[in-house]
Amino acid sequence: MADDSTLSFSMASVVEDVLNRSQALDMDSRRAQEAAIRRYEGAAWLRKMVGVVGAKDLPAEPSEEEFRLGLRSGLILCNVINKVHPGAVSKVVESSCDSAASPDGAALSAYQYFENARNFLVAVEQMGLPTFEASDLEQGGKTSRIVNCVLALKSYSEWKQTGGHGTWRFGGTVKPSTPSKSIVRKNSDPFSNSLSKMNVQSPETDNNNKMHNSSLSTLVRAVLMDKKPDEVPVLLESLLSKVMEEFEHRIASQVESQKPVPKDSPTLSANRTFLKHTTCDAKVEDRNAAVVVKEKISHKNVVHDEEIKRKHIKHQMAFVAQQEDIEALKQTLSTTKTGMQFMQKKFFEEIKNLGQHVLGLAHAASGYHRVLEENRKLYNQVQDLKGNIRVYCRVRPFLGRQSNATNTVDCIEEGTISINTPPKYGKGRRSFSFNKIFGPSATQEEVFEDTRPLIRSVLDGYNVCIFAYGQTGSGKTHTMSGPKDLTESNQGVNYRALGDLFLLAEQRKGTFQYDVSVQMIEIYNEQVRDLLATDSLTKRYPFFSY
Ligand SMILES: Nc1ncnc2c1ncn2[C@@H]1O[C@H](COP(=O)(O)OP(=O)(O)OP(=O)(O)O)[C@@H](O)[C@H]1O
Repeated sequence: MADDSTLSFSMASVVEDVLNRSQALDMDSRRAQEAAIRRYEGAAWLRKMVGVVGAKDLPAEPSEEEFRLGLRSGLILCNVINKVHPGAVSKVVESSCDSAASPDGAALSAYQYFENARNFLVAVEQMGLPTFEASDLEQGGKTSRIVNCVLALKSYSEWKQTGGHGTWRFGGTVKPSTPSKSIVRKNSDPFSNSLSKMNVQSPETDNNNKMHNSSLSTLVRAVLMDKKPDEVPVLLESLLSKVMEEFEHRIASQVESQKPVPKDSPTLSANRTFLKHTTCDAKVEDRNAAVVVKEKISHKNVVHDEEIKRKHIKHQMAFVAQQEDIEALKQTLSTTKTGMQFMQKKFFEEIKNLGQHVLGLAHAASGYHRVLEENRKLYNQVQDLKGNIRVYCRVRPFLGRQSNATNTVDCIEEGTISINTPPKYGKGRRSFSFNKIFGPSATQEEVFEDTRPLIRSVLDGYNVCIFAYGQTGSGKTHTMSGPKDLTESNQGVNYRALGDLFLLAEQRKGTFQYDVSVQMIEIYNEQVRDLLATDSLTKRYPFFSY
């Protein structure tokens, strides 16, 4: 971007804006002021013409309302025109009472007002002076036409007093003739110099600037028109300060709108453009004011640059802090990674060790099973060596009522029992051999000890059969089941065998699973009976034969 386009305004445009604003602001008050001056001038002339007493209702500096009410009766107007042009109003209706009682002239009737006003207006019209409507005296807001008429009459009077040479002509709006209202300036006046400077065409100034300067001159003249010479410096000072404020405001807002500013473009360009424009406009403006503006702007630029530097440093610090945080996070991540890798390694090692341990255990288990199998085989071989069929003999003791009976057992040795034969079968002694002989004093526990190994063989898969044989009352039921009053100590082989069976099955449940079933039958008188059957039909086995 060119430097010239960076600042979209010039000093001339700022001055023009301020002047326009100032002129617009002053316009209404100036109009009001001008109207008041004209009114005062008219009132002063009327008072002079009719005398203070005659114009007692008309103040020296009347407001619009006071001016209208003072002239409302038409008396002052008629008397004045008669003085200027004697006989202009032949009949003037005077007030019959003291008008002081009614300051606004209300004592006069509407007809009387109309008579005086009409006569005055007719006379004025005949003299070729500007007139007004009779209603202007009745309504507010139309005072300017009355004032105009009075000032025209005054002008006519002055023309007449000066000799009345030629034809008197009224030139429209009468400018106040007060000397202070006309401004005559010398070429040495600083403001005139300033204006002439503004009109000098710089070779660098483009067409717009020409137009600006031209309109500036017009504006300045318009603003300073009707100003007293002693008011000009104050006004200029006020305008210059406004120009400076406006200029600073525009520079600041433009700089603000160009944020963020890269190092060497907008701000520096703006400064350069500003300097260019300032140089250009400085030819128009007062040099001292330009220097002050320059200093202020450069001060602002310095402050702005410092602000940017501070922000830059702040951002850099934040950036460095974030980089440090990232580094710390990276470090933590790396440490965590290393930790994870170490844990993973450890985990795999432990898994490996555990696998080896399990392998060892499996190996030991297989060894154990091998040993167990070996043990089982050896155990059962021992059982075989003991004999697949073993026959034990148990001698029942005498029961209570048999205590005096003769004992036929002569002696009992390890596997032999000697029986004394009764005399009728020939006196003598007979011996019988068994695997083992239990005497009358043998307990249930001792009897079962020899049977216990066979129970283990059952769980190893061998078939075992244990049965008791003997005559009635010899003690088969007692040995196999136990007495009627059954206790733990007098339990027979069946209970003890089943106890061992379930105990061993429980011990081996991790290795083997056993199914246990029971069948109980009775064979008596060649009759087989199922002792666990619940119905009578299946209780017997009618076709059973052996
Ligand atoms: N070793 C023993 N010690 C003490 N009493 C016994 C012994 N053996 C048997 N008896 C008693 O002898 C009686 C008869 O025994 P048991 O009923 O066992 O004979 P059994 O052979 O079963 O008879 P059966 O064939 O008629 O059924 C019972 O009262 C029993 O308690």
